[in-house]
Amino acid sequence: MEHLTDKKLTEYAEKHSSPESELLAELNRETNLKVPMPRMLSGHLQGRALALFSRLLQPSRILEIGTYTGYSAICLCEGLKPDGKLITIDINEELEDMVRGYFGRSGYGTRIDYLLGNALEIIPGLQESFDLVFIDADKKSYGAYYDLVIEKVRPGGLIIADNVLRHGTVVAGNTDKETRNMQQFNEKVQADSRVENLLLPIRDGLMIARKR
Ligand SMILES: C[S@@+](CC[C@H](N)C(=O)[O-])C[C@H]1O[C@@H](n2cnc3c(N)ncnc32)[C@H](O)[C@@H]1O
Repeated sequence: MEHLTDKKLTEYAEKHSSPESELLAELNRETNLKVPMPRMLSGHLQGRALALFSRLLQPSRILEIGTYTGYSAICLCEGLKPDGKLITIDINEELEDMVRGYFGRSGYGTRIDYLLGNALEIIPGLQESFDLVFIDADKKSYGAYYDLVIEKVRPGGLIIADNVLRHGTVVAGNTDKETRNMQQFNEKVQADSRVENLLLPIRDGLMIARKR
């Protein structure tokens, strides 16, 4: 199963949601044409959801773990306060030129800190408090990312984690390590009294945790 939502329903939902900007549509196309594993890109519907969360929250500081080609970063920037900043981290240096090009053209270039390296090593050194964190890198480290960021999120701030339904394997009886890891992540958030949370079954599943 590629995505949880039926293809026709997704198309209908996209048709009845605000369109992607021309730049995001171009980035989506270029990623699909030229970059390995394009299904990692958030895409139209999830991108609009991330942009809406960000606009509602009006964050000053956003942390994104897993830049890939920069699609979700640009969506999240839509809600940034005028003097706000987004830090995005990725371990893959091969996409740097493409990503920096799109960040520059998005108009948010000067407000994005694009850090290349292992997020597990970079995050402990970030001396910031965040209003919004988007976890979307290697799935095995979700629990570790959550532990690294939870104390850096201000009360009322959001942690959003992508792919928490793993194409439905979390309920299909799969016993592979990846599925077990994600189940443990979801159980960890569910048991954490520091947050109120919603598992939203959009695309591959977004876990949304609001710090109390
Ligand atoms: C699913 S993609 C991100 C998609 C992007 N957020 C979007 O929605 O368009 C995951 C990214 O995480 C990066 N990644 C994997 N392990 C990482 C690590 N330890 N530290 C930083 N980035 C990592 C990968 O290189 C990949 O680009």
